[in-house]
Amino acid sequence: MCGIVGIVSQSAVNQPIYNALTLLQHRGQDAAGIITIDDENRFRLRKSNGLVNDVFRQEHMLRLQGNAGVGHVRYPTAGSSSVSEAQPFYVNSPYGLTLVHNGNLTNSEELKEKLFNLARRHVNTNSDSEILLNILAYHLDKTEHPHLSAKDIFDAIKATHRDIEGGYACIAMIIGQGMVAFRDPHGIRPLVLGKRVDENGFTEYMFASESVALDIVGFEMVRDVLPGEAIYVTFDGQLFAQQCANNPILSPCIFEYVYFARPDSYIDGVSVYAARVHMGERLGEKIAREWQDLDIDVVIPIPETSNDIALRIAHCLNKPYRQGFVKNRYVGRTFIMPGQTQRVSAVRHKLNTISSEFKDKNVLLVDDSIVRGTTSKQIVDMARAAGAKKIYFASAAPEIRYPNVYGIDMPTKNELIAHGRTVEEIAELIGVDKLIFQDLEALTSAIQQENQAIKFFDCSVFTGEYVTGTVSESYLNNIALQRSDAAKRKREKDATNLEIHNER
Ligand SMILES: O=P(O)(O)OC[C@H]1O[C@H](OP(=O)(O)OP(=O)(O)O)[C@H](O)[C@@H]1O
Ligand SMILES: NC(=O)CC[C@H](N)C(=O)O
Ligand SMILES: [Mg+2]
Repeated sequence: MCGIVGIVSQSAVNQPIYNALTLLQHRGQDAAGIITIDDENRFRLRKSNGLVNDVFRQEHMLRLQGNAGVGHVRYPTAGSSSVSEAQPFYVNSPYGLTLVHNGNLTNSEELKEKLFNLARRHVNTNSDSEILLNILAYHLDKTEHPHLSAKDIFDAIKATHRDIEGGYACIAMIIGQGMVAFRDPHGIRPLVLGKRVDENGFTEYMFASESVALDIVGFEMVRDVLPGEAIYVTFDGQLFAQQCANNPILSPCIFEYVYFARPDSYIDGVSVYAARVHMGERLGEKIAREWQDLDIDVVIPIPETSNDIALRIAHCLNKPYRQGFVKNRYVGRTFIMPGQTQRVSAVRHKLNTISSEFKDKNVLLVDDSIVRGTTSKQIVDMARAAGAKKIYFASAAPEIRYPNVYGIDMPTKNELIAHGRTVEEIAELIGVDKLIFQDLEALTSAIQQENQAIKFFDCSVFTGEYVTGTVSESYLNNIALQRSDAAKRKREKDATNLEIHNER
């Protein structure tokens, strides 16, 4: 998952974009980038591997001049972690165009060919986002007048929707024209619009993956960008919005609510925090129903995403809630780290037990999800070492058995601990006495409780059904080969920085 942000203002945007990216850091820890347009209509770009804090030093911030800009934090789902594939990307023609993308395209190979055959456009990296940018450029190039109208922009986005498949929330910036944000026809990835009025009465606009970024930078939430919709803001502050897809159907990624988003964000009218509390309520009810005879002494969350869920479960079961694990605040999220070796060692560095909370107790450990089982296996060992008698485990998401192709790096079913296994087999593998998963219907209704208007979700990781309807078995086999942990290890070794000039 990546985080994206864009601001059109009358004053410098470097610091607000930087601040917003730090708020979106939980969506991508591999690389970060900002591009602005200075007062001579030149792009100013800084991107590199690392956390926001590490990528932008004072000299970079000083160079990122201008009143409009976009930013990105990356969690790769295509290509490698190489800095050459960090975002934003830009192309010189037409106009000077730059783009940031959250999501993943599922027809990149065909698009790459199309770009060459129809437009002699060369894509230099293995990033699907660079392809997306070139498709948009190709369609914008068809307009004949030097100044783009809102209609020209929307026509180009319509044509882009027709070409590309997959999940995408994007913000593009066109030199001399404006900024346009758009979301795929299913609204798989989130994107919100915010505004604020400056001291001269000028309305400034901001787009971001999550509303939390607006809050902190001082913009007020206006609304979500709708699935299939494009919102165009000119650099003199006029806003235009239009539906650009033929059959938009809101079907957001359910995993945003389970794990990805921050609890203080609102996505498609849903408070992520409230949705997680409802998940806890439903799972608590299931535990009370199905595990009547269990002797649970204490409920313990596996920090940090499951904290709100576990608290609610404890309340439902009328059992004490205890923070039995202490999180090292200097270690990031482990699930979105690029390799398994790194993920395994990070869990141990990240969490440590308070042994008095485990000693001689029957503990119910709660997590939002079990994906590869990296976290749960180690946590269970730690709980046993701290003296727990019996260990029960509850997951607020159902069994994750299928790959994700829309922006979460879960490309191979064989790396998923629940793939092809029963609950009992998973329990044995992670070493718990008993294991329980949320039912899918309970999970969807927990989210819908906050917004009944959402009728569908992308639940492909649980069901193997992909909302775009375009994901073939051969595509899945192909990404399994290209993006398995073993393949990635090899590629990362060979990953070359194609932008030597940008090394420092
Ligand atoms: O089964 P796994 O492959 O280990 O994946 C699932 C775990 O990874 C995530 O935690 P993460 O450490 O990324 O972030 P958090 O601190 O927000 O919970 C998630 O919350 C689970 O704890
Ligand atoms: N997680 C994402 O949104 C990834 C965006 C894009 N596919 C990349 O790999 O850079
Ligand atoms: Mg976690």
